[in-house]
Amino acid sequence: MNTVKGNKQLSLVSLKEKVQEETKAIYAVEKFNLWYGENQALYGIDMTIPMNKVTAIIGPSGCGKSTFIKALNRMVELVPSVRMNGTVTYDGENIFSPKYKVEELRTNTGMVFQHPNPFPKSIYENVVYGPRTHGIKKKRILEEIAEKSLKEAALWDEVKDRLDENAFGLSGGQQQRLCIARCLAIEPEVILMDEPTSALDPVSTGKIEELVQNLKKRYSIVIITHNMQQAARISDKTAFFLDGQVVEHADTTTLFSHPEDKRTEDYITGRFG
Ligand SMILES: Nc1ncnc2c1ncn2[C@@H]1O[C@H](COP(=O)(O)OP(=O)(O)OP(=O)(O)O)[C@@H](O)[C@H]1O
Repeated sequence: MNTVKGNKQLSLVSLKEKVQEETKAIYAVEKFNLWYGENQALYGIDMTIPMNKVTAIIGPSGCGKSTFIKALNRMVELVPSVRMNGTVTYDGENIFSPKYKVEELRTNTGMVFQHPNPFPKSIYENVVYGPRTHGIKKKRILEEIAEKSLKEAALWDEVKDRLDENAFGLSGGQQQRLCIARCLAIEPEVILMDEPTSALDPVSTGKIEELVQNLKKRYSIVIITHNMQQAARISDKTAFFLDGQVVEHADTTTLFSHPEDKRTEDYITGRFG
């Protein structure tokens, strides 16, 4: 084969692979319905979550945002009255199939909540908690994990000299980054964030937003936010939920500049919610 032609074909193949990789979905949700007892909270959700991108979930209070992301790691099943149907595939496997290993899913999906929730332990012990429970005992390895995770969570420089101090001595913003470090220490593929900055001041919020931008190089991120500017600033895709349904799911720039649905437009321009 002519080398130039061969190289060209090769580069076309690798370009195609790159595009496929870039658009690969980590989750595919199809016809997903969920009830709490008699009350239906999610209706026919069809949505894919792209890999290594930030997906923002927006919508008024009670529209099902938290329920949706808690379905993605099956945490929602902890509520005894929950019933569901439809499918949610993670990396091509149906997470609700009886033989699916929920422990594996939980290891692959870290979660960060609205209010920072460190354990009443030292900064170091918070970060190594997950790896320890996964059986890692060697001090050197645990120390390496702690340093790496705290660096990735952009907290290392602020805490490296006080790792043995109680985590409650950190500011709210630092505690939230510690919770992110704790989640990174288990090496997840996905990070689910439920309004992670709503309890934080603007400076801490800015730090978390910057962190999210950096983390998406290695992780797929789903973030619930009530802050439209935040969704517009940090996400690649945005889904607008209303009354348990996905009204619109599109590239963030498109959704905010040219919403297709009148309800999306009304919500993002502050007419309700
Ligand atoms: N544990 C539960 N038991 C019964 N109903 C619930 C439970 N959790 C949520 N719901 C109901 O499901 C619906 C969706 O709630 P969800 O918390 O998912 O909404 P949300 O969009 O995240 O709201 P917010 O923005 O206020 O956090 C609501 O009607 C809520 O009352």
